[in-house]
Amino acid sequence: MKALTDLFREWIPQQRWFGGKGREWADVTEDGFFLDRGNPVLSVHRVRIEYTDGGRDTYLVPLSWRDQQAEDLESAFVGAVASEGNETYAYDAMRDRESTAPWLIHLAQGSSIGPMHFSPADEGHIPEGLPGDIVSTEQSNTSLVYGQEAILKLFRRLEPGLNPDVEVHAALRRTENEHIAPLLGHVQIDDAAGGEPATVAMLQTFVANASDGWRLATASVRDLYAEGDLHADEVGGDFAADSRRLGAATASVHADLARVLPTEEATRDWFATVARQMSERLDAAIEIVPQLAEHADGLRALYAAVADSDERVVRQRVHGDLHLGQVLRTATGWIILDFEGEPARPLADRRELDTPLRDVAGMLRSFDYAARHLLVEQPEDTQREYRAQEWAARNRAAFCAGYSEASGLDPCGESPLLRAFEADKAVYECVYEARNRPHWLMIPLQSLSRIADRD
Ligand SMILES: Nc1ncnc2c1ncn2[C@@H]1O[C@H](COP(=O)(O)OP(=O)(O)O)[C@@H](O)[C@H]1O
Ligand SMILES: O=P(O)(O)O[C@H]1O[C@H](CO)[C@@H](O[C@H]2O[C@H](CO)[C@@H](O)[C@H](O)[C@H]2O)[C@H](O)[C@H]1O
Repeated sequence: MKALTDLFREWIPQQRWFGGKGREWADVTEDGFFLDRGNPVLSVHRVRIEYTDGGRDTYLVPLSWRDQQAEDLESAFVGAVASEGNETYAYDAMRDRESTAPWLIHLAQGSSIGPMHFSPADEGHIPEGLPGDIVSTEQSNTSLVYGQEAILKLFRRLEPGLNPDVEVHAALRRTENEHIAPLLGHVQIDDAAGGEPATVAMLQTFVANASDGWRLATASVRDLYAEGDLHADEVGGDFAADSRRLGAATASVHADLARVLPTEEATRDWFATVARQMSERLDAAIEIVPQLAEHADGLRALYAAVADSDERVVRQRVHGDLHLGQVLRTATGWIILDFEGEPARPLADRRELDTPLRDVAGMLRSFDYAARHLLVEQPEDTQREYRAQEWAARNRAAFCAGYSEASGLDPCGESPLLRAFEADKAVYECVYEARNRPHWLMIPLQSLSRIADRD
């Protein structure tokens, strides 16, 4: 019979949320505690992995336990373990509906169980008693939707400190901002990563009957491609009015973030540091995506212009990874989700003050992506390439116009900082695509030809 750590060695590397794929494990230890002793029993494990490359990670794994194998949970089966002379069967508790209620019950009660502390928000209804259904688009985290009322996001990899998603949502809760999904509570665990507490989960109001921006924007692009004779402003699926409202929603969230969280005028040193960081990120990215080398000179010149810039910029908390997949459109307007920042960056970096231009650049990149993703199948189609540029230009301009109307600031002028942020995001995307969707790598690479090699 296997020990629990042996099961984790086999099971964890196959999970979508495991970020250490391809790295060899030198050692693994775990400690667990019971979150619920009902039937099934629910336990939570901090799994500490040491890699042969010297790195280490701690992951959170909730398990549900049954005396007999459950046929309907086959895909959630983790393995069998000996317990007091019998076999017990461990399942991925996030996929075992009967084990999902305790999270909300403990949040509603504000419980502390072992090292885990549940904190309800001051306002809002926690629908305790309902079971949760796993969200199928699971990526680096695992989310459960409770009856279309609330969504619990479990942060799998534990990092010391308060997760920015919780921090930012808690701060925005103090405003009347209508473009976020209200925070209902969060969960922390002691001694998780490097001895410090870490955020384990966040509960938010579920935005029902909404469509995500990526799906809506790409439907609009498909309409344009299907109608050879009509231009972007003439087709039924024109997206520009939505882009404009999205710009206004982004400006409104930025304004409220600046109101309730610290701000600071950017110093000359900050410009120099940002330029250096972008150059370092480029150097590291070239190691992974050698095709980036041909744009290196153009990009370094752009980053040098940032280092010398005398723009006046106020730094504040921002979203950090804004793209069309992070926004939902309801019957009444846009909701912005997921203030975690770029998942690949350390948590401390993601909490630093930045400029709203970082988010504007992220969304401008996303319009480019939406316009160009169909070209991946037909890279030589020059007519479509032209239409893609037209769609991207129209929606980028509409987003910027909506942002300026709402804020009185034009975020999309001739700022080298904005262009550099777009380039930096495209460099990040090259690495992301090389690792996750290599056939999409051409999208950010082609954009870089335009951004880096322009004048
Ligand atoms: N408050 C919410 N209401 C409705 N859907 C949501 C909400 N929060 C997240 N989602 C959906 O859940 C999925 C994952 O959410 P996200 O926070 O982006 O997680 P990840 O960090 O894993 O990408 C997305 O498809 C998103 O549309
Ligand atoms: O949503 P996540 O926080 O997981 O963000 C990561 O994955 C995104 C892909 O889903 C990635 O975004 C890139 O692809 C999008 C289309 O799928 C596009 O709209 C974005 O502009 C592009 O950056 C994101 O960068 C990554 O952090």
